[in-house]
Amino acid sequence: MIRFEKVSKVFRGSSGTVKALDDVSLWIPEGSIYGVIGSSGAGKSTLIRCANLLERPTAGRVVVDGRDLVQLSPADLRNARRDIGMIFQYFNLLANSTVYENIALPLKLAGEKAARIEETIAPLLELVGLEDKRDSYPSQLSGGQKQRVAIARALASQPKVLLCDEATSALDPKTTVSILNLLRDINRKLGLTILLITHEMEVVKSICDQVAILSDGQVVEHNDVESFFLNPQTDLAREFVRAAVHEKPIEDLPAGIQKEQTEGSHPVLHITFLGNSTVQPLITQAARQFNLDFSIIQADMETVHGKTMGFLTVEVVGDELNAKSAQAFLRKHDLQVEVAGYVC
Ligand SMILES: Nc1ncnc2c1ncn2[C@@H]1O[C@H](COP(=O)(O)OP(=O)(O)OP(=O)(O)O)[C@@H](O)[C@H]1O
Repeated sequence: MIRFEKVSKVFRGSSGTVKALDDVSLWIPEGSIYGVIGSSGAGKSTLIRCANLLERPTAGRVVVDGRDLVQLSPADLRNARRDIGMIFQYFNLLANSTVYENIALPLKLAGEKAARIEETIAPLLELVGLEDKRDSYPSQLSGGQKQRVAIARALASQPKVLLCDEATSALDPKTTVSILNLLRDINRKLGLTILLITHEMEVVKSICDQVAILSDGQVVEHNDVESFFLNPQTDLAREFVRAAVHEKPIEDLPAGIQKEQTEGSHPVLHITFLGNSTVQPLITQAARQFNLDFSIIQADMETVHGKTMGFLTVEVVGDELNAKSAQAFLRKHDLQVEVAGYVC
């Protein structure tokens, strides 16, 4: 539905040039929720603003629903943008307009008649759960309610794509969950494709189907969310996953764990697995079969993309060769096993 093809964006200013996006290629499938994550300055805002040409790429193509936005005339671009809704971190509502008037704005601008506007907005107010707030002003609403108004406004022109620019970053955790549930609901009910940028892995974990990491304007990794959590490929992805599952990096674990193997040291393993029913028997079996002791250093269970995933860090005490065989045994049973370090 959205395709970034070799997109670059260079900002030129008095203090020099910044390459905010560097040859970014991504494909966001129709009907999916796609998250782009990255640290501050990675290029996330620039990327999402390129998806509706609020920012024009310096090079590359941005194809939305089959049309390369970069090539469109101003009139065709205005038309194409009706298919692309957008919501923002700070909601961007008109303070002097009611909830109804805010949602009606894109329809009014498109010249729709009052009766048609009413017909469109009534179900939208219901969808976002704000039927009783239609005559309230933004100042009378909570942050979550304001974001609901912004979502309804974005949906008023029945877009095919919704862009979410840090849409939950200004909200408390409980309100964040309710807005994420609403986005998931809309995605399912309307088949809307959602591209979101966020620095919160919580958002990726709970609603995204796929995820990409940006760093210094480049895509360093992209994958479906389960694989991303189970088997991150890059150090940066590992860092994001560890933070999301509250797994301490090896350097922050109790003293004595080191990166290098030394004479007589035992391996410390990070074990990641899907589901929770099989892991206990597998570890017990590995311990018995290879005559090892597994002692748990840290453990966490998380729901990722609706599935339970486990994250364990264990010390394996026993014969070195047996410890290697146990790792192979666990891998054979679909557990992700990585040697995190060694302890004496
Ligand atoms: N209009 C601009 N003019 C000059 N440089 C810009 C402009 N917009 C962004 N940049 C620079 O481009 C780089 C990427 O910025 P961008 O806002 O896309 O990152 P981000 O990942 O969204 O960061 P954050 O999470 O802090 O919002 C940064 O170095 C930023 O300073």
